[in-house]
Amino acid sequence: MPSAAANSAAVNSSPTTISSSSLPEATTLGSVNDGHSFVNAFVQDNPYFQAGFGLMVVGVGLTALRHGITLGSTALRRRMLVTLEINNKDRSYEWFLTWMARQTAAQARAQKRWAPWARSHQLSVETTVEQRKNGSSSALFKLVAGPGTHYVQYKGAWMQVKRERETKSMNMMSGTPWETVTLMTLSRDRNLFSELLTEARDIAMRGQEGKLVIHTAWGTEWRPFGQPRQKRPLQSVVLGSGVSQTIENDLKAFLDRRQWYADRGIPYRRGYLLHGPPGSGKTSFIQALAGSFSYDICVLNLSERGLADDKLFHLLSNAPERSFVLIEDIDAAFNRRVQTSEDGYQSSVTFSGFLNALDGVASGEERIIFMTTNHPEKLDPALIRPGRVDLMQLIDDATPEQSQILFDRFYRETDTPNSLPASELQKLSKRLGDVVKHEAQLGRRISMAALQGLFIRNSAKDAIASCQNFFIDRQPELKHDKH
Ligand SMILES: Nc1ncnc2c1ncn2[C@@H]1O[C@H](COP(=O)(O)OP(=O)(O)OP(=O)(O)O)[C@@H](O)[C@H]1O
Repeated sequence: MPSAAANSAAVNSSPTTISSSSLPEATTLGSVNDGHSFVNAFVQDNPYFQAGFGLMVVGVGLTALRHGITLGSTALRRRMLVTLEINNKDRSYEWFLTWMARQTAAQARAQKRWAPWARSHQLSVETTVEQRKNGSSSALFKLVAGPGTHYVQYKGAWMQVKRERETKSMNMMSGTPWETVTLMTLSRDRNLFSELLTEARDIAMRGQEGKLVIHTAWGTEWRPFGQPRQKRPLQSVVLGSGVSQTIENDLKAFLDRRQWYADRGIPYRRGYLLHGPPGSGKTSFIQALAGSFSYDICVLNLSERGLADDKLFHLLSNAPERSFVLIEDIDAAFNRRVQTSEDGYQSSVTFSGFLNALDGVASGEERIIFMTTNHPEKLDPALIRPGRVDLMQLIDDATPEQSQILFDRFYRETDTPNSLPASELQKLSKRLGDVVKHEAQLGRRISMAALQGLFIRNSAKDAIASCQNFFIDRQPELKHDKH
């Protein structure tokens, strides 16, 4: 900002500019023979100028003070405070938000101990919706610290937590805005950051330990859906004789041969197609198998709106480590080579795009894909050729043996107060086996899901007495051999 002195200096230094022609009145008045005395008179005698000059001095002073304070506080902050920035591109972002959600809950419980200014009222809800095959859906909510400033106390140290959301740009793949969380605390507590992050990661991992994590597609990213689930024991899914073992052995052999594949330059992937009537245990088995191998499951819904060939390719090439990709009802997706959902929406995933995504880029990355269908006969041969589907396995309706094993699981192996004597239960179990065998000869079959429903609702006696009502006419499906 130019000072008054400078102004006057500019005027003084060029007295010749105040010529008699430009200031005829001044010359005529004869009061100013040179510019110097004119300016002096103007500055000293003009009250408006003096007031303006005073204001300018105050303004300059305040600006300098403000700069000084800013510089001082920045220097002080640099010396005394330490910040940590976590971006939502990083995995620890989710861990941190979950950790914060716990802190917020703990804070609500111990509100009396908290300084009122530290109470956080800025929560935001994160909802995940699971769309099931039968059209139903379920939603899960998680309350997390919303955008804004929050304060938390960790191991005795106060921290400021600022969650900021980018408004001008977003992750084009997932359609979510970029976000950052900035933690600030005193320099002397800087080590607490790594402790906090370790704790946040451990909490996230502990929640998943011994559990099955289901991921769903979110744009082109995979995100865990809901809470990790209790693993289902593999034996609880009762399949036909040797079926479970066949798939398990195949998977084990594949996992043991990574180097074998690498040495021969073969893409390290395996595709499984489980086919059979509804309710025979295809999905349950895949989930139990994933649990027993400590793998996650990535559920891919090809009818999802917004899913196009490029996104599908990206998703299949970037599934989380140690996970099965599960694509259910594959026949519904491409039975006419065009994918149409129930409400008539035509997906932009093309059949050739899907095949392309299945083949993926030839890389050493492990990829295990499970597909299920009730109608293998409708599938295009291109889809089930070796390399895309390496093992096709029929998972069928209940055989006499399967139905008896399931019966025993429900009634004989559980010691319920009103349970019948063992000999009685054994007779009922045998009767069930006979009924299943007899009905099969008449072309009538019962699904394992129907048997499970029957056993859940009834006593052993009632279940056997009424089971005949649940058989339906169904031709057995042809068995498919391993490719
Ligand atoms: N073989 C089985 N052993 C034990 N339970 C079974 C079996 N088959 C089905 N069930 C039970 O029936 C229900 C439905 O099973 P699941 O969804 O796995 O069948 P599915 O074959 O995948 O059916 P769909 O072809 O309709 O997808 C589950 O609750 C499961 O516990």
